Formats: sequence, structure tokens, C-alpha cells
Amino acid sequence: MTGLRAEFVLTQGDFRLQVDLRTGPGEVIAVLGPNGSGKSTLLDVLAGLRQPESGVVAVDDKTLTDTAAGVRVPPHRRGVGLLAQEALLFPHLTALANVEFGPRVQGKDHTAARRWLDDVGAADLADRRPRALSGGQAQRVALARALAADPVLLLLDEPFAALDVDAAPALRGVVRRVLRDRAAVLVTHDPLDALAIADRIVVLADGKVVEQGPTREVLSRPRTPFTARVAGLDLVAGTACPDGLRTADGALIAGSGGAAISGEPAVAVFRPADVAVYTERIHGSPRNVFEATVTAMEPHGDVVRIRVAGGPPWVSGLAADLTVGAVAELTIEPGSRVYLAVKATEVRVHPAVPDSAG
Ligand SMILES: Nc1ncnc2c1ncn2[C@@H]1O[C@H](COP(=O)(O)OP(=O)(O)OP(=O)(O)O)[C@@H](O)[C@H]1O
Repeated sequence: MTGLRAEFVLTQGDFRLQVDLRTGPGEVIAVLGPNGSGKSTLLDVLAGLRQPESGVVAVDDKTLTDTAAGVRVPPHRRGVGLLAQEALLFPHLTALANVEFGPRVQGKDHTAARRWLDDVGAADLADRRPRALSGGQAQRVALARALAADPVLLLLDEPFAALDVDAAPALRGVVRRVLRDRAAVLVTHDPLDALAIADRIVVLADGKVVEQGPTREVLSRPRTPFTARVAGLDLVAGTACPDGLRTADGALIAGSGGAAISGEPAVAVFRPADVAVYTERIHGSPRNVFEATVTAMEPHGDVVRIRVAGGPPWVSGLAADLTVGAVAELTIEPGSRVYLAVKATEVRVHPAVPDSAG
């Protein structure tokens, strides 16, 4: 057992997808990236729906694509399962018959279908037809159907995106449980999905892998603006210097730790919760202070997240989390002039991805 290996190049129009990813046996990998970065195209290649110009796709000891050796296993022979945004169940079959369908047509044992339904918490739905299922229930049945085919690799394409906020967490829990020790690739926009389910994260930008590593590590030390945004962190790009980071316009962001090398491209990363907000300039403080204008205020859990714009371009998009009480006391609203302050000890300076897309 070697896990998933996907190393290929595919060009469509003026878009070029270049991927090199490997996972350990039974690992779940989450793929994140901005719109148009190549996530769906990657799934299509893994599923065998598109053929790369060059490269290899293999799961464990099974080669699915090898352009040099002329190997292209067709989609229905790959043993690759798919759970899409919509459940896409056969409308005229019961939930149980939907789950039995795959093994039946393959001439395999279909008597385990009830157990799969039970595994995803849908045993009591066995006799229902899809139109009598909620979105979350239909996704459970679709998951049972995908698992019943015993795939070597399961692809999940935004499986929670079409569910309401109550159904998504329950299904997320089910997916985490059934994917234990099963190779899977999860495309998602939600870092919570990645944290809850994935062992590793790959971030695509413009057809290239810009970040890759263990989930918590990637999300806590983002190297690109996109990853920082999905991880809910503030990020300023520049060049590492002995005291922290120097922006392109010469501002110093004092920071500590984070292993960036002086003179190399770097990013300063901090948490919105560590940013204090003032309406008057503060003097004599050892903290980093950025002058900014409030552009948006939105509830974020039990705090209010404010977004700001600069001044300098690197200030734009920074966020600070305030309690409702603090917002009321400061009397700020969109358009207000504020000063953001963050202590150097709260700022980590990490090596950046050169030419990172955001
Ligand atoms: N059949 C096609 N022919 C030519 N270009 C295509 C084709 N399909 C997709 N593209 C282009 O390839 C790029 C990657 O598309 P892809 O759908 O893989 O991105 P994505 O990351 O899944 O985006 P989203 O998050 O919006 O779903 C885009 O620039 C898209 O316009």
C-alpha cells in the first residue's frame, strides 16, 4: 500500500494544470484553491474523465494512468468513487436499491448494502425513494452507494456545499468516520471540512500546487494570501528582515519566530483576535500600528469581524475581531478611521511561496 500518487501535466486552452501530489496509504487529502485554480480538473483526471498530456496516476499498487506506458484505465474500471454536491440518486429506486445498484451490476455481493446504510446513519431510510429524502439524507445514501462499490479512491467534490447549516455538520461527522483508513480526495472551500476530515491539504492556485502538507501545519502557517484567508488569518507579504518583515513600500512589521530567512520572500501572519482597534493614534507603544478605514463589519461566531482598507495596499483586507461591547464602545462603523495594533510577539514571519497567487 503506497497511497495516492498523481504527477501530471494537462493543458486545456491557455490553462495548464501541473500537479505533483502524494499521500500515504488511507490518507484523506483536502484540495483548496480559488475559483478556476484547477480543482475540478484534478478530480476529472483522477476519475479518468480527462487524460493528461504526460504523467502518472496510481493508487496503492494500481496504475490508473501512465501516459509513457500507454495506460489509461477507463472511468468505470478504476475503482474510483465519487460523491458530488448533489446526491444524484436514481429517482425510481429506493435508498436501499440505490446502494445495491453498483455491486449488483458488477456481479458482486450486494447484501452488504444495509450495513453501508447503517454505517452512514441511514438504515431507517432504506425503503424511501429519493424524493422523500432531505438533502442531508440523500447525501448519506449517496455516500453509502459510493462506499458499497468498495472504491480504492473516493473523490468528494464539495459534498457539503448544497446542504443547509444544520445538515452539514452531521454529514461531516459521518464522512470523517467512514473515511478513516480510506484514500480520499476532498475538494472544498471550507477550511472546517479540511480540519475535520483531511490528514493533508493541497492548495492549488492557477493550476499549480502552492502549498502542501499536514492540515494543521498548512492552515496555521499559511504561505499564500488565499490560504491565510481560508484559515481566517491576517497576512502581509514582503521580505524577511532581522526584526520581522519589510513590505514593498518599506514599512516594518515587527515579528518573531517562524523560520523565514532574512532577505528572502516572506509573509507576516497574525490572528484577527490579536489585533486591537483604536480610534485615536496610540503613541509610545512597542506594537505594530496600521492606520486604516473600516470597510465591513460582520458577525463571526460571538465576535464582530471588521475588515479594513489602507493606505498602503497591504493593509487592505486585514481583519480584526472585536467583541460586540468593544464595537459599541468605540462607536465604529464602515467608513470610520481606525488604528490597528498588534504586538510583535503575536506576529509570525514565515517563508513565502514565490509569486504566490491569491
Ligand atoms: N473543457 C475546458 N476547456 C478549456 N478550459 C477549461 C475547460 N474546463 C475548465 N477550463 C478552465 O480550466 C481552469 C480550471 O478549471 P476548474 O474547473 O478545474 O477550476 P476549479 O478550481 O474547479 O474552479 P471552481 O472552484 O470555480 O469550481 C479554468 O480556467 C477553466 O476556465
